[in-house]
Amino acid sequence: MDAIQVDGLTKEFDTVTAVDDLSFTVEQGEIFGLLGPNGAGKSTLINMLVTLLGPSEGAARVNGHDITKERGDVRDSLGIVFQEPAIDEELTGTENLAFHGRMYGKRTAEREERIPEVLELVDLADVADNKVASYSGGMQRRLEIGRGLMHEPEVLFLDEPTTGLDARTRRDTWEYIQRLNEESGVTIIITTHYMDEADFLCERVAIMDQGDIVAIDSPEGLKDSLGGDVVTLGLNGPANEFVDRLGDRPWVRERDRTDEGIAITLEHGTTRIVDLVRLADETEATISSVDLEKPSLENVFLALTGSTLTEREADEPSTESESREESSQAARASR
Ligand SMILES: Nc1ncnc2c1ncn2[C@@H]1O[C@H](COP(=O)(O)OP(=O)(O)OP(=O)(O)O)[C@@H](O)[C@H]1O
Repeated sequence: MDAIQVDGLTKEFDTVTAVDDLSFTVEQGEIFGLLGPNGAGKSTLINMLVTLLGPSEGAARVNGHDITKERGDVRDSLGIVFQEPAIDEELTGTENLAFHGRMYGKRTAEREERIPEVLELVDLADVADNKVASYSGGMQRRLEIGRGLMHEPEVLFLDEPTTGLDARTRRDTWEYIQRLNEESGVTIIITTHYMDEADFLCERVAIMDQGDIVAIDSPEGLKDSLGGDVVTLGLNGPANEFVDRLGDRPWVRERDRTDEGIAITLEHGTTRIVDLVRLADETEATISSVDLEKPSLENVFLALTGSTLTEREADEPSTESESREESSQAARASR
């Protein structure tokens, strides 16, 4: 049985189709990523799967339970870690987990058995009796994850798990999430707008844009689908002729104008740089910088949607913050 089965799931708000007829599955034990800019529809999709929002159309099952007809079973079988902190800094790690265990109706004996297991899982056994206020950002995030694991869910949803953490702690958190997945076998669904996070952590990634899944595959598969390296040229001054004539070159697969110049997808990038410089010379374009990279998920996003993820986020209207506030309220109400 798949951990998640989504079939034609749709959510319409007044004027926006936030999630548009999505169908996909997530296998048990997988780390699965939903990658997309703010406003792509990730939170709306997750909120439907965890039964905080009802779909407008379509159906989905989580651990075999229908999200509209068996909401209680769905909720019992999943854990959720939201972006907003849900732990109390004035309590110790143990006390926080005990509080959450009580909320989930666990009896004292069950709690006493489960808390040390969870603390071990999230690597906080040594500091179990210290106040959370004394924990580092990474430790607090691990305790949040532990909280989501208290009732032994089969699926764990992590919403933007490393937002606000420094680079080192983010990396440690990724490694920790992978270890948790290997050791406990829990299926993990992550939402993220960080390309590097999806690339490092996820076995499969669904790239979301404007309510749609535009591609779904392993990070390697997504990058391979571009079939080439990317040379990014900084261009000073007019370069229309350069860009036009690039289109005639058989080895150029894609050209995408960026704010500073152009990103060119091509085979064997290293050997083509000389050709590019020569063409710039002929067309009197001025190259100010040259960068060669193997495809990243950012390039995949650009090729699929015509803009970078950062540009998409800049375009997102301000209703986003309202929707986040609404989702947070729903989340708080459900705790
Ligand atoms: N309650 C709501 N009412 C009206 N529109 C909404 C509501 N919630 C979300 N939307 C809209 O639906 C679209 C998808 O929003 P959603 O929050 O699901 O995106 P997201 O990818 O999760 O972004 P983020 O990463 O910031 O949470 C956006 O255009 C948003 O403005």
